[in-house]
Amino acid sequence: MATVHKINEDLVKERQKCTFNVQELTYLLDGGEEVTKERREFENILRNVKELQDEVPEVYLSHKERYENAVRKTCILQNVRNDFEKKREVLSPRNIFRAGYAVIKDVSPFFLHNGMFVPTIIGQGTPEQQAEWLPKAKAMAIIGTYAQTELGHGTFIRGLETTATYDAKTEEFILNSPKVTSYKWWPGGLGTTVNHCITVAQLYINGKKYGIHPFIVQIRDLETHKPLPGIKVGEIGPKMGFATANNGFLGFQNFRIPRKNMLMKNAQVLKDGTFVKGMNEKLTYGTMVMVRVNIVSDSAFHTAMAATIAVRYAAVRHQSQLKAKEPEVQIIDYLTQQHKLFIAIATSHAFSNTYTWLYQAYLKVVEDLGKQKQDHLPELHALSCCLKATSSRDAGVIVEQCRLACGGHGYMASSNLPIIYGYTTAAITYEGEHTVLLLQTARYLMKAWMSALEGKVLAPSVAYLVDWLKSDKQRWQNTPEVIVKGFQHVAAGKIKDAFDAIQKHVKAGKDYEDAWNLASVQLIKASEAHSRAILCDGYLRETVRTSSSVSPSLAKVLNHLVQLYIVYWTLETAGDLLVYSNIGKDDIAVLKEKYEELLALIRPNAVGLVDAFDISDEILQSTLGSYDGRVYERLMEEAMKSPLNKEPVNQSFHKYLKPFIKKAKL
Ligand SMILES: CCCCC/C=C\C/C=C\C/C=C\C/C=C\C/C=C/C(=O)SCCNC(=O)CCNC(=O)[C@H](O)C(C)(C)COP(=O)(O)OP(=O)(O)OC[C@H]1O[C@@H](n2cnc3c(N)ncnc32)[C@H](O)[C@@H]1OP(=O)(O)O
Ligand SMILES: Cc1cc2nc3c(=O)[nH]c(=O)nc-3n(C[C@H](O)[C@H](O)[C@H](O)COP(=O)(O)OP(=O)(O)OC[C@H]3O[C@@H](n4cnc5c(N)ncnc54)[C@H](O)[C@@H]3O)c2cc1C
Repeated sequence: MATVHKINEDLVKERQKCTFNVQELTYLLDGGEEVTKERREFENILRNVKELQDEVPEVYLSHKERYENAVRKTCILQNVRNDFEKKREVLSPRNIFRAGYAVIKDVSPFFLHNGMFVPTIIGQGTPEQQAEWLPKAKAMAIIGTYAQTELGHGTFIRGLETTATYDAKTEEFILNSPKVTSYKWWPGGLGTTVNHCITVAQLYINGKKYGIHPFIVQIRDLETHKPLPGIKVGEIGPKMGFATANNGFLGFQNFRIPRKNMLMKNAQVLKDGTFVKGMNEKLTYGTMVMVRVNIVSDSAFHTAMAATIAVRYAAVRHQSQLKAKEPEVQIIDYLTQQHKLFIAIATSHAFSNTYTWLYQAYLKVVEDLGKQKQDHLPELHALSCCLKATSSRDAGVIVEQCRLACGGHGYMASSNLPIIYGYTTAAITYEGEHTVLLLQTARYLMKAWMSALEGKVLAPSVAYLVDWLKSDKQRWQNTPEVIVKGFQHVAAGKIKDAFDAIQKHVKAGKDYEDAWNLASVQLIKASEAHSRAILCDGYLRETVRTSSSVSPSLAKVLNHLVQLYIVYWTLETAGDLLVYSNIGKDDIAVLKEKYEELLALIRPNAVGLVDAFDISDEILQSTLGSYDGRVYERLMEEAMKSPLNKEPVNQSFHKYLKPFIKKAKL
């Protein structure tokens, strides 16, 4: 039986101070009591699977052992999940995603199967293609990934070099990787795990190029797992993080696949080689839109993990004296520490709230597309790009800030902050590089600005541009609603400036494309300001909406958090607000005080707030962040697991050190 340890006294006291019902907030964050119960039940089952307990911490395994262990455990996880789903409902994607952390610690080599392979079959396949591949993929009789990026191109996907040439005689596509730069590079699980992949390739029919399209390709034998003839596949090697994601490379040499393997929900190639254009060629990019939306939720979760670790640690850790002769204080009582940590909690809430409405917007567009309507697609694309970019970037900054807030111990692998950071920072690049996605949104914003000038009706997320043109700046008040308007004014002002800068360069004789490049620093700033306005506006609206359906004590805390988020960003971007809104220097002084008041109001609830994220110790995997707060004991226990502590004298002493010292003495 597992030993039950006493909970750290500081944490006990912190929990007693909490002014709201932690469970109520957990239900709210999960999306309902039922979802929480389902999640806890599943996590509890996993907790009791003996084979999932690591004898040696993963960090001490070799690259190969670590991968093999991850495959072993993912297979067990999948079996446990199948058994669970046979008896009960299908687990929600968010719950299975969270539980995965309890098992794999890092990124699963099967991640892209559920994250992108299955969704691409659903999003890009015809009903017949779905009928053929979905049952097998869902049952994991076939395992796949999403192979788009190549050595030479990740961002500019129209420039991909893998070719799929149609042969009408045999009704097949012939896949080729003509150059080293055309090799697929990065797809998760591709290295040595998957047997199928979605390959994005340039379509050629009778020598004519028809752009990039997705093809479903079997790359390994289902029995032997050997690469099929014509396939060159392998793993790309160690990275900054993603240690067990098994990212791979892939090349084709005259590799034939049947015509039916081109996913043809959008464009089609008929038997005789006739190309039938789809409603919109950008629908081929649909999986990326979905994953970008999901990354907002991932960012919320990673921020919540880091906040949980750092806040609990800050409550347990005592260091230095505030006043002479008094005991050393809990570091959470330093205002600078609260400044580092409470924004982490609020940011996670901001992203969760944003994900809730963004996901609904995504579902609406998918539904519309089913009816051949695509009016809202450009707005969704613009929103998903800037919100993915901003949420992943903010999450990266916050996770690092939480690590720094844990001092030296935050640098220990056993704090788990390095792995969380490795994951979070990767998300800034994958699924559309940060700057590139901000520029996609900027493209939309420039068009929106033009429409606003022409007096047209704008989509809801940019409607503030019309208000700004009509009313100019309203009287400033230090209320969340007016501050959000202030953020919209900053965004509108920056959008106008970027637009004017482009026009100025064009008037000076530059091509539009060169003018765009010359204005691109201003364009990304406009896009960032738009993201912040959207995040603050959405977070405030959602908080107001939910506040009426929760207990008054919880509503109060939620209100403190949203205010903290808004005031934090006001102070961070005070310069912009002074330029573009009616805020005055005196208002900034008032808001500085307000910010300090909010830190004080949140302080007694800090531990309760992170407890409400309900991230189990198995998922957190952190010596610093466990529920019981046994920080020092756990650090020591983990250190004792180092293989270097298994023998009193390491062999290197006899082999190298002893002769070296002897020589040095002479
Ligand atoms: C809560 C649930 C949790 C569940 C958990 C489950 C899963 C976990 C979730 C996520 C984790 C998943 C994976 C984890 C780990 C790693 C996976 C990583 C995978 C990858 O990285 S896959 C590869 C991703 N690659 C990219 O993102 C490439 C980026 N590049 C592009 O997207 C494009 O090339 C470009 C930059 C947009 C440019 O394209 P281009 O064709 O040149 O277009 P433009 O000329 O710039 O624009 C033309 C026109 O088209 C519009 N446009 C562009 N893209 C889209 C789109 N996607 N949809 C709609 N419209 C689009 C653009 O706006 C232009 O419009 P105009 O009107 O202005 O002409
Ligand atoms: C951990 C991880 C997992 C991944 N998993 C997958 C996967 O499963 N499947 C898959 O297909 N891919 C995957 N990728 C690849 C990923 O999608 C690409 O790396 C990403 O889209 C960026 O493309 P790139 O590497 O070509 O960067 P580049 O485009 O070469 O970027 C380099 C620099 O150039 C700048 N730049 C490029 N174009 C422009 C422009 N138009 N304007 C201004 N600046 C520009 C960028 O801002 C950046 O600073 C993964 C990547 C990582 C890191």
